Amino acid sequence: MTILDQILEKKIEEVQTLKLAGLNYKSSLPKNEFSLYDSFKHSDALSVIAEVKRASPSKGDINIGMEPSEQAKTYELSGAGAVSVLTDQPFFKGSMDDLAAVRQTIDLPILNKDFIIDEIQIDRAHQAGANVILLIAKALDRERLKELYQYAQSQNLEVLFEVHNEEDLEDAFEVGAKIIGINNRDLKTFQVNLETTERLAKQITNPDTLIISESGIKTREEAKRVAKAGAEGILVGESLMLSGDVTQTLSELKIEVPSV
Ligand SMILES: O=P(O)(O)OC[C@@H](O)[C@@H](O)c1c[nH]c2ccccc12
Repeated sequence: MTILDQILEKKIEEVQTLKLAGLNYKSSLPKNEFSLYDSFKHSDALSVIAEVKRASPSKGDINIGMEPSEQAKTYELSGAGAVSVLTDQPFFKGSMDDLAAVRQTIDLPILNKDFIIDEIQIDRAHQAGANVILLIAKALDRERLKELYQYAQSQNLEVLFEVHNEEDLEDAFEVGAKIIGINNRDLKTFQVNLETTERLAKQITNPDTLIISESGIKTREEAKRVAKAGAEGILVGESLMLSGDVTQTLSELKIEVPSV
């Protein structure tokens, strides 16, 4: 059983519990006025989605004691275009409280990074103040991906549709995804390879699609490499969570996008 299978098995339990308990997140801030798509499409530098990530199954504890709202504020002040909050508890040690706290602190689009398999998680993301949700092609079949994509849209949430290979990309096209995240990390083996972005970005020919390169990006050279491949945004967790100087690290990653 792969780690993704294990995570999804736990998610099914979590969703059952959630349905029994009901939702109780109330964000006091206005939502839905932040569009990650619009802000990234209008930027002429490579935009960064900076991630609040305490731990991961591949790395163990990364920065377990940080204060999510402080971390997110630093991201905002350092020029991040959006903030991602990992809310999975069993494998990433995050929570929806982390996301709700971040919502109170920043005025940027917030991505709820979780393994979404059911509408109730989308409602929860909405209530907690997220603007964008993640849908992972590998996690569900095409029909279900389509349903959840449409449900998120009906709730005025944007969707980052995550792909890792050609088959996933077909799903993205079928679903009509406007924002495609190319994950350089294989969720089954944890191997990271930036060539994934180079290979898949080439196959996305619609200029309206926003391409985000995800995972394993640590240096300016790497950011340049994925930008050259066609990414207009990058999703960065670990290197920012471990950085002693977030402002410096972010400014190194925000490079001019080469004109194509
Ligand atoms: O910490 P990194 O290597 O910079 O990666 C960030 C982000 O891409 C990664 O956390 C991620 C991408 N897709 C996911 C799906 C689930 C959980 C986590 C992820």
